[in-house]
Amino acid sequence: MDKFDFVVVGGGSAGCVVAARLSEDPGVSVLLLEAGGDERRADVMDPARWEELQDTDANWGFETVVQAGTGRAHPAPRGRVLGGSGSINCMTHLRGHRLDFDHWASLGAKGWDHAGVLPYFQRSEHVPGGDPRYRGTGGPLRPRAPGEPHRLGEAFVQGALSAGHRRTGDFNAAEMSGVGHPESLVLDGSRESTATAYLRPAMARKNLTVRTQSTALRLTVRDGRCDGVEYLRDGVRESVSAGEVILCAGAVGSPHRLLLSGIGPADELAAAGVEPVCDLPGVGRNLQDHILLAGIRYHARRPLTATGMDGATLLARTDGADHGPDLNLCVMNFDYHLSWQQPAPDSFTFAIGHMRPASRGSVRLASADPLAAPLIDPAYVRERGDLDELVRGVELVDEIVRTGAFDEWDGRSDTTAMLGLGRTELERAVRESISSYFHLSGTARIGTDDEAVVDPDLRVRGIDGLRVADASVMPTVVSANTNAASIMIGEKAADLVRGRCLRASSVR
Ligand SMILES: Cc1cc2nc3c(=O)[nH]c(=O)nc-3n(C[C@H](O)[C@H](O)[C@H](O)COP(=O)(O)OP(=O)(O)OC[C@H]3O[C@@H](n4cnc5c(N)ncnc54)[C@H](O)[C@@H]3O)c2cc1C
Repeated sequence: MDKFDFVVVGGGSAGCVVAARLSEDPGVSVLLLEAGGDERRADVMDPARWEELQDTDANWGFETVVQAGTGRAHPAPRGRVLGGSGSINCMTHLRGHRLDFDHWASLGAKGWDHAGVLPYFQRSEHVPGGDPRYRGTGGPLRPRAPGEPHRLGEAFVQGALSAGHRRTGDFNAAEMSGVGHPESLVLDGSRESTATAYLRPAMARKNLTVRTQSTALRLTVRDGRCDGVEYLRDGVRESVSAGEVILCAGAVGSPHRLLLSGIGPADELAAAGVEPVCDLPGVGRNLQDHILLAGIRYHARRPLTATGMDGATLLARTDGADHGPDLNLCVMNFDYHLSWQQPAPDSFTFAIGHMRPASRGSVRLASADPLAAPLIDPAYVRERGDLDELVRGVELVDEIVRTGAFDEWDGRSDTTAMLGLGRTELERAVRESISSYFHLSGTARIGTDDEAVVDPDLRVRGIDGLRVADASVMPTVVSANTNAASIMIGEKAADLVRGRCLRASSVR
C-alpha cells in the first residue's frame, strides 16, 4: 500500500493551498486526492461561462431537501474539479469583516480573531499598491477590481451614496463595508483559482502527488487514530496509508466523509447503518448559507449592451455597528431569475444577499452508500428574523432606486411593485424569490464545546491524525462571499500542521 506523510482529501479552494504549502518542505511526502478532473478546460477558465458550469460534470449537482420556508428544493452546486467550488464560482473576492473573525474567537475559535487570520489573507495574495497594513505582496493570488465598470454599476454606486451609504475603495482593507467595486479573481481574462495559482506551480515537486478522478470513500480509523483513506480511482478501489489526513472536501463533502467513517452523532450513524467509531454530535450540524433574493428585475427601455457581472456591490450594516454587514446588494446588467420565473428581456436585476443568517441547518446521511448524495438542509428562513431582514433588503433597493440614480434607464421597478403588496403577499413574494448564494459553511465548526467538531488547531476532537480545513470549520459564515476566507483557512491550516502561527501585531 502507498504511504504518504500527509494525505489531503479534496483539491478545492482550501485543499490546493494545503497541498501546495505542505509540499514546500522537500522532506515530507504529500498526496492530494480529488474526485474531479483537470481545471484547465475552456468552460472553467472563461469567466463569462461560470453559470453554465452548473450543468456540467464540474459540479456535484447536489440539491437541498425541500425547504419548509420556500416549498421547493434548491440547487446546491459544489465544484467537482481541481480548484473545487473556486473553479465554478463567480470569482468575487471579498474577505469578510474583521468583526466576523473576532466573533469566531469569542465562540471558542481561539487564535482565529482578525489579528490571527489577517497574515494568512495577506500571504495568499499579490496586491501591489494596496494598504500594506492589510494587503499582501508576493503571494500566489492576484485579485483585481474591474478596470472599466459598466455604467449601471456607476449608477448603483451613486444611488447608494445618495441614499446615505459610504463609498469604499478597498473592501479587503481597513473599511470592509460600504459601496464600491469588489475585486475578482480574473487574471488576463482567465479565471484564477487555487488550482491555477497554488497547485500548478507546486506540481513539479517530486514530493507532491496529485490524483484526480479519485473519490475518497471513507477514512480508516484504528485505535482512535486516522491512518489512511479508502478511495475509488477511475472506478477501482484503492487504499493509502497516511501519517496525517487533512480533510478539505468542503462544507458538504467533509462532514459527509466523517459521517461515512463513523465520526458523528452516534444515533444518526447507527440509524443509517454506519458503525460509530467516535460520537461527535456536531458533525454535519450548524450548516449555514447566505440567501440570495433573485429575480427582482427592473425593466429598462435603454439597451443593456454587455452581459455578465457588473461588479458594483453594497455591503450594508443596517442594524448597528457592532458586527459585519447584514445585507449585500448587487446590481447585474442582465435578467438574473430563477428557473421557474418568467424571463424579463431588457431588464437588469438587483440581487439581495442576506449575510448574517440566524437559521441553522444540517448535512446528514441519506444512506451508508459512500457514493449516494447526503441530505443537505440549509433551513432557509427557519428563523423569522431572516425573513424580516430580506424584506428590509427589498426596502433598501427601493431606497436606492428612488434617489433617481436609474432614471436614465427609464424603467419600471419590480421592487416598488413588491413593496406595494400587503405584508402577507410581500412575504410570499420574498419566499418565492429565495435562492442560494452558494456559501455553504459551518458543518465541522471550530470550538471547544461539546458540539464543536475541530479544536482551534483544526484537529478532529477525539481522533488523532485527522484535521479538517475548509469552509466547514467556520463557526459562523463570514458576512461576505466565502472563497477568500476558505483560502485563508487553507493557509492557516498549513501553518498549524507545521507547528507555526502568525499574528498581526497592531492592526484593527
Ligand atoms: C456557483 C458558485 C458560485 C460562487 N460564487 C462565489 C463568489 O463569487 N465568491 C466567493 O467568494 N465565493 C463564491 N462561492 C463559494 C466559494 O467558492 C466556496 O465557499 C469555496 O470554494 C469553498 O472552498 P472549500 O475548500 O471549502 O470547498 P471546495 O472548493 O468546494 O472544495 C472541495 C473539494 O473537495 C472535493 N471533494 C469532495 N468530496 C470528495 C471526496 N469524497 N473525494 C475526493 N474529493 C472530494 C471536491 O470535488 C472539491 O474539489 C460560490 C460557490 C458556487 C458553488
